[in-house]
Amino acid sequence: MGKIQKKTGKGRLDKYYHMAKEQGYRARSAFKLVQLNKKYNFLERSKVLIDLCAAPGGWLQVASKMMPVSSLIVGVDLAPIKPLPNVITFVEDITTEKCRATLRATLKTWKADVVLHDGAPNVGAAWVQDAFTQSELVLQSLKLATEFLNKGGSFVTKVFRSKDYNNLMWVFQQLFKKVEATKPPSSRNVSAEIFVVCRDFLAPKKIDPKFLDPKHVFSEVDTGMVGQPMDVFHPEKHKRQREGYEDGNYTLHKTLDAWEFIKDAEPITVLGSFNQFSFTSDESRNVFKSTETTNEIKECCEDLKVLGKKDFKNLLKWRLSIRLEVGLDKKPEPKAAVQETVEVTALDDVEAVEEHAASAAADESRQDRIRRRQKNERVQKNVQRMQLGMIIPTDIGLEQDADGQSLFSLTNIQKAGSLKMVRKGDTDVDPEEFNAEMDMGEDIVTGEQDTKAISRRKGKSMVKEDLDAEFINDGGMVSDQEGDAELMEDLDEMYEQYKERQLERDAKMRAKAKREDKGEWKGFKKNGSGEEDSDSDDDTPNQAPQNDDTSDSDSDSGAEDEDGLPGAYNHKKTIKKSSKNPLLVGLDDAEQAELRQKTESGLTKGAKMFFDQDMFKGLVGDDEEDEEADDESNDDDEEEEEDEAEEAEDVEMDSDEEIRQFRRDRKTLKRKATEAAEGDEEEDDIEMVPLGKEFMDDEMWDGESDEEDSRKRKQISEYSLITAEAMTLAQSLVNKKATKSDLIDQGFTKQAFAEKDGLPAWFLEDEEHHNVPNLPITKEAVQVIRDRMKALDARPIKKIAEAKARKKYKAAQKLMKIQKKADAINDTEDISEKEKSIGIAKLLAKAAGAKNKKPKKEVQLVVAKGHNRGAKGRPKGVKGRYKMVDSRMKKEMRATKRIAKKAKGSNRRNYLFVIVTLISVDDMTLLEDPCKRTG
Ligand SMILES: C[S@@+](CC[C@H](N)C(=O)[O-])C[C@H]1O[C@@H](n2cnc3c(N)ncnc32)[C@H](O)[C@@H]1O
Repeated sequence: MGKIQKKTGKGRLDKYYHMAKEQGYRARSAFKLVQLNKKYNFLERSKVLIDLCAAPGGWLQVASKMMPVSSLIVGVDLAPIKPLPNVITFVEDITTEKCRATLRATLKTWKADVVLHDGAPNVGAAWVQDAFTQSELVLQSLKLATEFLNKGGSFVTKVFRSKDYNNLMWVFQQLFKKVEATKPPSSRNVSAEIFVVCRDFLAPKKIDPKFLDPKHVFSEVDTGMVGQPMDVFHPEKHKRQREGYEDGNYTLHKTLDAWEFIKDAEPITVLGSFNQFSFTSDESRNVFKSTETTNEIKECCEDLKVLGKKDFKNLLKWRLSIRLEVGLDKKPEPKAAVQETVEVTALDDVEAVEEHAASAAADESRQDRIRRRQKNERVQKNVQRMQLGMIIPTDIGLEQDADGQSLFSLTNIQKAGSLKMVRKGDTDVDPEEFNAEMDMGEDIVTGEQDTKAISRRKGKSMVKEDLDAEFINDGGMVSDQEGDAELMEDLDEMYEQYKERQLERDAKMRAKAKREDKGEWKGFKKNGSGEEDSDSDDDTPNQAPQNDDTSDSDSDSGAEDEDGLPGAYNHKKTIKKSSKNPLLVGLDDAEQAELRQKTESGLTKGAKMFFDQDMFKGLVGDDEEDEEADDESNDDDEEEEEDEAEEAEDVEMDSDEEIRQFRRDRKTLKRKATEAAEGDEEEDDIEMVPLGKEFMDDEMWDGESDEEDSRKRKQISEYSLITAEAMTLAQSLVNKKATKSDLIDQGFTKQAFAEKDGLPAWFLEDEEHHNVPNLPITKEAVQVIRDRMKALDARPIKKIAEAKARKKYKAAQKLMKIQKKADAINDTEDISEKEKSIGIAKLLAKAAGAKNKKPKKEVQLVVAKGHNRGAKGRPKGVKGRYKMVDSRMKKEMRATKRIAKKAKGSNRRNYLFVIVTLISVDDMTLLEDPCKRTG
């Protein structure tokens, strides 16, 4: 144990291991003593301490830290202990008389206040010492303690929960007033060790030797060859000796003559109890020569403790064949059919058979588990991919199922003769036929369903198919997992989320959703009642209308057809295809007629519905758009949007009332603007004459390109109007001082009709800058722009805001650091509460000190120029600390900084610089001294 062991096992490198490293303890076990002392306080009051089994010295370190200065601390161990300040150590076996003598010589007349014992017999290192079991070692240490302890002293020892435990406790109680068993938190739960703290040594004048005689103390204990035989059929399950060192288990390397094993009626017990089979007896030597005793068997016999299940089976087989060979067993009647079972039954060992059967069953169930886990992992993976938007539920079905068979096997379709159609991209497949072929009839939705419902159902069905594919057992469509339903629900939910995301992204989908929500378009009605066809799931197939012109189709998503137009408006294209397809139902005459009805705007009802979609809302420029802008519902929407925008803008507004007032004003303004526009239209009684070709000249009219126009619009929406001219224009419109036609008129300026052909580029450029119409501006408009700029100026600039945030962040980081340090101090086990509080107070003081640092006194820089040039003493009008500076100084400072920066650069450069300097110095010397040159 004295050796440094490699800590490899799981959890070995625990908190205490790291703490020990941090605090410089040689072993994590140091914390056990720290914690024991915390509970019983035996170290602080002690002057002499003996640590039995002290290597590597963790406990000694703790003792020397906790005990008063100049205490006598002695450590003994089989392994040498690296020297420690103020600690005497020696290498000795604590069970020997020599150890006793050395201790006596070291302590002289002194007696110990505390005797510690944390010993554990070495396994594998020194067989002689290992003859002592843990309990015996404890008794030995107690023996030493009784000899060296002061009256009233303490004895702290480690014991293991074993049969001897009670006996040991009884002995302790005879010798000490207080005996308590405890398990410090740092002692691993998996370890069976307990620490017994015996206080107030009674120091009897004479102790009955029986008290300290292992034979006597542990007399009730069966000291025979203990040790549970190993489970040979599950050698890997052999319980590790976490409890420490079970009595007798670690010391005995047991060898048995192979013949004994062959003879024994309980071969499995023998296999688990011995380390080696030897071939020393005459019988076993014969066995050794037998052909059955292969080299492999011989090797197995060398070390039984390292064998696996297979090896044990081989050994049992070998034993059987030898028994048959030598006539210990009779050959069993050959059972024709079952070869495998012969082996097991012939073992003649019920336990073996059971074990074998159990292991086979376990194997099978393990395989089963693995298969199930793999399937679950696949589902999990798909779910994750779906969450990441890498796939959509409908994609999942395209993946292969567990058995490597695609759910949508093209072979299946080909067999059914539909592959050709699919290849052609022809969707004109008879759904019923198709359903029958694919055996997925229930998942296909027929009729003109609510598109949302269609896609949801489709998604669901696909997900279900996919799940089934994952959990399927060779063709069965029923999942055997309990969590299927739950998983299915999750997937449904995810699909809904996916759809919502799609809606957010896709304007077309949004338009569709809006249509559905408004109830304006819910698919074509069969009976004109406005209700969707709820019979779509009916068994009776939907009848396709005879009239091609009146039939329509809806793609399965229902959102749009191949051209990207909603199915309703592109029906002509698909009429022919859909006419054959009973899945797709067209319009009847009444519906067609209804759609063709003209609305007030002059568009047919169908067209209006189409242009009512959100995606057309952004389009501007025609009068219809203006009219639509008057539409009340739209107005409401816009108002809402505006309100939101205002809310964002209104951060500076103080009270609700102000906000409300502001909104009212805005609405009034808006209304006025609308009225003004309407008024314009009323006034615009001008008959619009189509323009001649010459007026259609782009160059003539394109004040601004579309791009430029949209850029300006964006700018205005983002930053509002930023020029006084624009503001004047806007104000005059709002205040009804100008009309739309005025503005148009104003556009006809001399610049607008200026001939540009043949003019040089420089001239045109110049003109563009200077020959521009002088637009009028008003005082009010300028004031508004000015105020806006002022407000903008008053806002903190980004850099300052960032710097402030950085400062805040740094302060928070610092605080966290201090908190961590304080926590670490708090967690430290081996310092008193007082020390902890002092430590934490120091930390806080340090932090506060940094915060309360006095700011440096400002030094005023006075430039030595003008009347200050060459002035002696304090320059006039300067108060407080000052420093005279001049341009020379500035230059020199810069030069110094530059040099320092250069010096910081690469060493190589410095090195070269030095060499160059040296060379030049040498040259100079040579120049100065011509004699040297000749030399
Ligand atoms: C768990 S370690 C002790 C660790 C020690 N308390 C520390 O904190 O560093 C157990 C020690 O018992 C020692 N040991 C076992 N049998 C012994 C014996 N008969 N005499 C002396 N030391 C023994 C081993 O050499 C080993 O170093």
